[in-house]
Amino acid sequence: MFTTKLLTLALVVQPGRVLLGMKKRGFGAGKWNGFGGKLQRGETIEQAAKRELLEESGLVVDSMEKLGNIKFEFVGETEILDVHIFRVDSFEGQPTESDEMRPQWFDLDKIPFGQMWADDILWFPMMLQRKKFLGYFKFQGHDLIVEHKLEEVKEL
Ligand SMILES: Cc1cc(-c2ccco2)c2oc(N)nc2c1
Repeated sequence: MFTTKLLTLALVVQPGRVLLGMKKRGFGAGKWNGFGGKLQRGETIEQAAKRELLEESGLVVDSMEKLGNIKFEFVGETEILDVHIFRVDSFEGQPTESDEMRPQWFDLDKIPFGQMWADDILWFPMMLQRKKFLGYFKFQGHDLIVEHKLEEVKEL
């Protein structure tokens, strides 16, 4: 019997660079990632994505597009993480460190995939090309992918 937890992930992209945050505590601590987290009661996924980006980076979304959905499973665990991935191309504000995240811009040829979740190197190119994608990744621990599927789709 699997349960599902909805999560958001927002990647802020400007010409030639992407904003990532170093997760300072909790799940995924020590990895660079986009900004996101859990939905609050009564929130849509889009509302949660915008709230989490604001809370974690200080940025207010002007335009955002849903590009991906990846389901993550961990060997030996019964909770599926259902992560909805957004690309943010216009925003207000300056990236600001929060309790959760230390933001930093990375040139697209210097994305630190070695310090990110192992799935990212596979779907980042699709996100950067604005391709829509669906994925499934099974992890053993937090660093080893034991099974995965990833496909471009026309509609999410
Ligand atoms: C298992 C897993 C979880 C997340 C996550 C947590 C909160 C939002 O996303 C990931 O994010 C990335 N890039 N790979 C990820 C793998």
